[in-house]
Amino acid sequence: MAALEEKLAALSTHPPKFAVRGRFVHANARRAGLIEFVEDGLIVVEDGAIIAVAKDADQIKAVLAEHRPQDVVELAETEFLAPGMVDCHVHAPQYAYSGTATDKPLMEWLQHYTFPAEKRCVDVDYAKTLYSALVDRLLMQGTTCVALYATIHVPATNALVDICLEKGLRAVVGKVCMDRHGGDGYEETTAEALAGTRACLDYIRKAQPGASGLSRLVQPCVIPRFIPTCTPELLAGLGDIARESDDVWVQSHASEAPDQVKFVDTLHPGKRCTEIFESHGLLTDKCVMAHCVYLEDGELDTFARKGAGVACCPLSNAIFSLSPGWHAFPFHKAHAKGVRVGMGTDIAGGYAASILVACRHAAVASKHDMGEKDVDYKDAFWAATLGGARALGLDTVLGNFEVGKQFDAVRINCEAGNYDTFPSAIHPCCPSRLEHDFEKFVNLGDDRNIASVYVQGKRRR
Ligand SMILES: Nc1nc2[nH]cnc2c(=O)[nH]1
Ligand SMILES: [Zn+2]
Repeated sequence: MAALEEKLAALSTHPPKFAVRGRFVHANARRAGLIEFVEDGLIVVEDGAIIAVAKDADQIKAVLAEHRPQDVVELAETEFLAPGMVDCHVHAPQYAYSGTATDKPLMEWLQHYTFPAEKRCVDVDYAKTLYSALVDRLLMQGTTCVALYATIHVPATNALVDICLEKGLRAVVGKVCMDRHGGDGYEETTAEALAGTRACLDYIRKAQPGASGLSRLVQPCVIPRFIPTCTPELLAGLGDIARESDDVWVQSHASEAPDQVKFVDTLHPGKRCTEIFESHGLLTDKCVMAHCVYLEDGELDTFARKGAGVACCPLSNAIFSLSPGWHAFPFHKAHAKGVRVGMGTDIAGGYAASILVACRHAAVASKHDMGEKDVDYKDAFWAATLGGARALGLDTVLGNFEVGKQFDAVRINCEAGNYDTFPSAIHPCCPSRLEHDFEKFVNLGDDRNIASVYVQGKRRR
């Protein structure tokens, strides 16, 4: 721990009040998909929060005179700043096999690969090694906030919390609950699931003394894995826990794949995921449901009415859902109905740890779905930042560069990546060099382009 603190102290060379000057790009809150491009901007940060934003030379002069930051970081002409990215759906234990196991439909995949892999986290040392690598990888990719599933094991879930806190990754974390259809002995009793959930919630609260509510870096969460692995008693018990306190998030999966939708119908004839979650008090404004590809229109309306979020995971959907009747997540329809939509990698159903890859897959999937209007790189990046913050109910804290929000940001170097830039070759679609650089980064960028990563105003990479 001491060594880690020294390492982070060495990274965080800024005084408590500093500013970053240069180009920046972020989501505009006025409407989904609207991106603001600032050619010469200044963001002043004090104790981790944004206290002033200037968007042209005159404003910069005035803001510098008023706020007098102790340090001003000047970005190079080939760099820009963007908000940290939000990954709304990751299974931490599945990182071990991400990039493999892409050959089975969902329900078989869970039994064959997932449950045996998750079972290994009974060994907390194994889990620590794995989770530590995952958290490093996510930060390296520019992900600054993530909704994480652990496993059914309390000690390994608590270890994941510790690792997020130590490394400074903002997260919503919970113990996975499943009291039936686990397979390979990977399940628990209803009583164990409920007691274990309460133990993890308490652990998360106590691990952050002095922080409460939205000021916590790690938020506590209840996780009924999905309808097929949860008895009605477990769903009701988790709904009671979510209702007891307003600091509890909910994560689960809904209407993901044809085989899963069919299985839900055999367990709850005539009922759909949304109705089942809602009737057990689990569809709240602090809830994010992964996938939701096969939701009917009325279910999307219910999501909007309840303020529930969706984690759109297009890579995983392509792997599990491709079958007759396939369609992409109805991205624009969901937005038009007022549903909060963020992006998710769904490691390891989706094999890439980068939310930029999820953005690209959302765009491609929409082009393959004749019934869906195209999702472009701006729509996807909006969802990967402010959209994700909204889906997680954290948009008063993060998602774009507004005064009062936390400084969660990535510094992008346009010339360090796996592609070339040509200063004289502005693409005909892009009115400015900054838009050109931004589009290239979203479509071609990777961790090589991410020069530094800030969470709560501190450098984490
Ligand atoms: N993609 C995916 N879907 C699920 N549904 C229930 N569990 C899972 C999981 O681990 N991954
Ligand atoms: Zn999942």
